[in-house]
Amino acid sequence: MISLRKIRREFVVGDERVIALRDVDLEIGAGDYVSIMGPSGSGKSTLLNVIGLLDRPDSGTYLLEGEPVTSLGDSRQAALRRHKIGFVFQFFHLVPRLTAAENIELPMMLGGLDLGERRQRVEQALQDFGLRDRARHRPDQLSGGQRQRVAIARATIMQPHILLADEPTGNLDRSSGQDVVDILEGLNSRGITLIVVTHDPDLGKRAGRRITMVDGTVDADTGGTPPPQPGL
Ligand SMILES: Nc1ncnc2c1ncn2[C@@H]1O[C@H](COP(=O)(O)OP(=O)(O)OP(=O)(O)O)[C@@H](O)[C@H]1O
Repeated sequence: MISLRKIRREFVVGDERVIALRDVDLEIGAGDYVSIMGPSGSGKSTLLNVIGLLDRPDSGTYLLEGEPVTSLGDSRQAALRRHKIGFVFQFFHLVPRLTAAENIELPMMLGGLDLGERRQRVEQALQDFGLRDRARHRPDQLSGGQRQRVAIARATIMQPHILLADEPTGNLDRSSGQDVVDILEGLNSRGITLIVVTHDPDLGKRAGRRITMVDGTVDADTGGTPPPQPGL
């Protein structure tokens, strides 16, 4: 479902050039649970951003559910992202002036869903994520764990096939972090493809497939289904 071929991403700051991704090849299957670990600066977030269509590679090919996406225009990429991909961040990225319910509703407004459908899905999500008594709270009136649950509800309200999480527990205490991991793994067990970038080895090793990035390349890749060998 996710197929990356020779994905390269460079950043130039002043006269310094950083190669964040060095011709990365990667296949991730539907429903997989993948963790991405590795030292700071090894390219983990850049890889997640490319997969999530938040960033464009400088070269290489990305097929998302068979469709080549790198050459698509911004508005087509945004539409694909809205429908197929959910993104959860370390610092939640909620809209501060909107309530929990309004944050969850936002992608459906952008996606043009009608009011009845939006209300029904928001109610269900508040129920599913244990937020019914926090619907009218703004993010600054919520705990970190509650904020991340709102963020996960928002990321999944359009029923995407893929959920990308960049350090989802990085800003949470142990118990709230565990709640968030349970929610993410519950979503994966119901079919969503889950890709988690983390510095936490305990979280990283929970994934069926564990990828380690070093210096812009995939250094280790264990636990996944091996790709088919040509000629076999
Ligand atoms: N927008 C940017 N402009 C310039 N350089 C960038 C940019 N984004 C990332 N980089 C550089 O690309 C490299 C990879 O960054 P990336 O954020 O992907 O690493 P990471 O493995 O996620 O690191 P961390 O674990 O610290 O979050 C780093 O050297 C970083 O400084």
